[in-house]
Parts: sequence; structure tokens; C-alpha cells
Amino acid sequence: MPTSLLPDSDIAVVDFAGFLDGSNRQAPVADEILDSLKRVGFVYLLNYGLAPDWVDGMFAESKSFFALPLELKELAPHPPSGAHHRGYSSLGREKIVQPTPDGNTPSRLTGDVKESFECGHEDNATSPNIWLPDDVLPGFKERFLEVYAVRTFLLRFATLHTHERYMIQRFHQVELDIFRALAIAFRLPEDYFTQYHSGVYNQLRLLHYPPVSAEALRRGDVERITAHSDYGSITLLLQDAAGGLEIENPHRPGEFQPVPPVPGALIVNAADLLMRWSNDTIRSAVHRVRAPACGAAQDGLLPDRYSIPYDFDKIIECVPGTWDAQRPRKYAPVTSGEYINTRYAAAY
Ligand SMILES: O=C(O)CCC(=O)C(=O)O
Ligand SMILES: [Fe+2]
Repeated sequence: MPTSLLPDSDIAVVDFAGFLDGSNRQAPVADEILDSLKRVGFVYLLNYGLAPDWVDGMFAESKSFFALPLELKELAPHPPSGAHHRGYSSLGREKIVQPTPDGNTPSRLTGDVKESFECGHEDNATSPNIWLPDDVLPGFKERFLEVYAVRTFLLRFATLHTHERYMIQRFHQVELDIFRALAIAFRLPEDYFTQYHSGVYNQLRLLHYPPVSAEALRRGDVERITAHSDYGSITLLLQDAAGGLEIENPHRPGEFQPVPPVPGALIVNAADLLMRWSNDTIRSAVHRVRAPACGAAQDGLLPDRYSIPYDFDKIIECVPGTWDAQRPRKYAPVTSGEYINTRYAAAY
């Protein structure tokens, strides 16, 4: 059984510590994660391996970036095409769209009420990073890259290597741990998924949703981020306490339920390629950011919301055990770069 389910939600809150320290590597931790991803496509992880003060530092970094005047943020402009998804996108530039079941991509006239900054691995030659000039926000680039590769001392290795320090890719390491758990839950070799996740094609996004009228959001006149499913394999999402994230109710399509902030938790949500990879046994849930049930100030405005999604790529053929003569493979193998670039290209 899941560690717990939130009230009014089907999403499990799973303590990952036992998996990381090796004391609970088999079921139930791995099974709970897979179970929640199959039922709802989302799971919360506690004690997932990133220190709370480091996460706070990421949000502080994000706030200093977005607090810059527009003309300075525009010194790292996102290119006109969404296929090169890097740099700064001002309010309304990104218009997330969800393909219809027949595969068409609708176009949108107005953009999401959010601004974003995207960055990836420095070794990704197909989508080079776009940085601000060094003197605009000194140290920003270095601190950002630290997310990918940082010399650090992780507690969980402390007992094994007490006097060494490790070059570690922090988010990437979390990703690999989650995929190890998923492989165990699928009763596959532990490296079944990790071998496809080099980390080079991953991206980190800083998102800022400025104050907006709660009423206008509820009426659907404006969107913070419109209903969509994610494109890659999984997304790791850090959200602040503002609220507003919702997923489509797995039992009542078309209705949405909140994914409320859980202090200290990382949200893990399965994306389209993992759904495809699992022959649709895992859900890639449609989600959006609207107005939380409470939270608007007296003037009717919702406060700022900051979130930090990190997502992945690679690719992708149906996992053994999810298909057989009765339930044939639904999808041919696909390379994720190709698939993901098509989806981002449609959003600009
Ligand atoms: O801000 C959020 O919490 C949602 C972000 C999101 O869904 C995305 O970037 O795909
Ligand atoms: Fe998303």
C-alpha cells in the first residue's frame, strides 16, 4: 500500500529514503511508486536525495533571475523556434498545446501567463544553452550548471567513502534512482531504464507565474499553463507553496483535482514517452496550473508561483512484460529527441 494518499487525491506520498539507503530496495517502495504512476501518473517522493536548503537555493536563484528588468532577461532570448528550447521566454511566448486524439495540434492565439528560462547540459550540441552575459547576474550560469555537475558530498555515500567528494549530477542522480526503482517494480534488471538516460539531453526549466486574477483563471479567460501532458519519460517537479497545479481526475475525465504542495516533497510525473514505453500501463496524466481553491488576496489576485521542472529524454520501445499475444505492442520504437522537438516546436 502507498505510504499515504492525500485527502481528495489518488496520488501516493512515498518515502524514498529506504530505497536510497538500501534498506528497502525491493517492494514495497518501488511497487508503490509504479502503482501510483499506473493509477494517476503522479507520485510524491519524500527524502529523495536533494537537501532542502539546496532546493531553497534553486528557488532563490530563480527569483533573482525573474526579478531582473525585462530588457536584461531578453539578453538571453529563446530562439523563434520551440525546437531549440533554451533561454528566456517572456510572458505569453510559450503556448503549450495538447495534440488531439487524431494527432492534430491546435493553435492558440494567447500564450500562457508565465515566463520561463530553459537550460540543459553543456554537452548537448543540438540545443546549445543560451546564457545571460556574465555581468548581468554574476555566477548565475555557474550555479545553474551546478545542477548538472557539482562536486559535492552526499550523505548517503558518507559511510562508504568518508573522505572523498564526488562529482555528481544532482537531478540526474535522482532520475537514475527513480528509474532503478521502476525497473525493480517491473521485475527487470536494475539498469533497464538507466542505460537509456545519459542526462545529456535533459533540461531544467525555471518557471514564474506572475500575479493574475483568480477569477479570470477560473473562467478560463487566461491560463497559467494550459492542460497538457509532458513529452519525455518522467518529469521531476519542484513547486513552491502557491498551489494551483491540477491533474485530470483518472476516474472522471474532463474533471481536475489538485496536486497540492507537500512540504519537502518532489513531484514525479510520468510523461508521454514513458506511457508509450510501458505500452500504456503507466499514465501520462494531463495537468495544468489554475487557481487554487483558496489563495487569492483581497484584490482578487493570486500571488506569484515559482516552479522548477526537470525532464528527460531518450529512446523508446515497449517494456518487456507490458505486451504479449493478448495485449500487443501499440507503438513502434521512437527516438525521444525527434518526438520532443516536434512537441516543443508546436508550442511557439
Ligand atoms: O508549474 C508547474 O507546476 C507545472 C509545470 C509543467 O507542467 C511543465 O512545465 O510541464
Ligand atoms: Fe507539465
